[in-house]
Amino acid sequence: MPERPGAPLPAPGRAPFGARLARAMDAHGPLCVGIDPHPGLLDAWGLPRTAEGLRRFSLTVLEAAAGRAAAVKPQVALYESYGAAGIAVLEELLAGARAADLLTVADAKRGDIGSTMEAYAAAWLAEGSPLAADAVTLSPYLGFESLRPALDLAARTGRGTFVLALTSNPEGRSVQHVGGADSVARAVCSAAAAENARVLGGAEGPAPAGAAAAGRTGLGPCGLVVGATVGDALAALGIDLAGVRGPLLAPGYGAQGARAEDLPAVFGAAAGQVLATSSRAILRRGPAVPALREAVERSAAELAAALG
Ligand SMILES: O=C(O)c1cc(=O)[nH]c(=O)n1[C@@H]1O[C@H](COP(=O)(O)O)[C@@H](O)[C@H]1O
Repeated sequence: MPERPGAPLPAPGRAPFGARLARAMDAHGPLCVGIDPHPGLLDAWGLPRTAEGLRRFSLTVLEAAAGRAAAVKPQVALYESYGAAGIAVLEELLAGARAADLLTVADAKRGDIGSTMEAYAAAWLAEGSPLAADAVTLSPYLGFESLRPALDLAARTGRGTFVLALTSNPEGRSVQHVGGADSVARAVCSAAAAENARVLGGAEGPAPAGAAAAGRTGLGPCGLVVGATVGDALAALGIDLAGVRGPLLAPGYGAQGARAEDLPAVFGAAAGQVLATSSRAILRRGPAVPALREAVERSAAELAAALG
């Protein structure tokens, strides 16, 4: 059978990211536990601000999240700040999550000109890279197509990407919402929709308005980051996230103020695609594993109740 032009080859031996994420969300609820070892949290846990403190923090969160959350999301900058020793801890964490059957999202927010992007893609998504995660966060502000090496490698290896679209921080509006009906955010969402259509097959571009919710079935590898704090921005900017047919990583739930019960109104027909991520609100419950587990379970349960 002839291949669709430009269609990536299926990954040998690994189911597509969309299917793996849907299975994990169905099993554990739509919660991603953010692993953000802020120096202040290390202090609060009675751990030294060293690579060994970072390691004990990371492995404790992993122990609490395993079997109770769909994914974990280490914040890469908080490992990089310890240099090579911090990166070694991140590698150990990623390997431990793989062994515990927890999906990993490397929160690296990478984005660069295409030739350099190839190296970022190889670091975070290539088979055999010590830093390979199941998905990586990407910044599209050098142009969505500059992300092509990562988009292609993710699709080819059964991995995923989460591209910043509407971020959870208040400053994001000053770039992302500019242009009204032709906003930057809407262009990013349309490009992700086209990418998933290309990989999955089917019509290019977003589904027509009023299309049935994509839910968790048949999601493509190109996800988006859409903050749980964006209020009515999706409607105001005319963005149809269900038509993107990709997973939606939603930070802002927890420490930034968004509540589980707010999410259905923010995401509407795309609620089934949402993977909410929470870091500090859970991590502040440590260092005792039972208390962390209880926080993870409570968050996962309230998100499952709100989002289905
Ligand atoms: O890409 C992200 O993960 C991200 C995007 C965004 O729009 N807002 C946002 O807060 N994040 C990350 O999500 C985490 C949120 O942490 P908490 O506010 O402690 O739950 C941090 O690691 C942020 O870097």
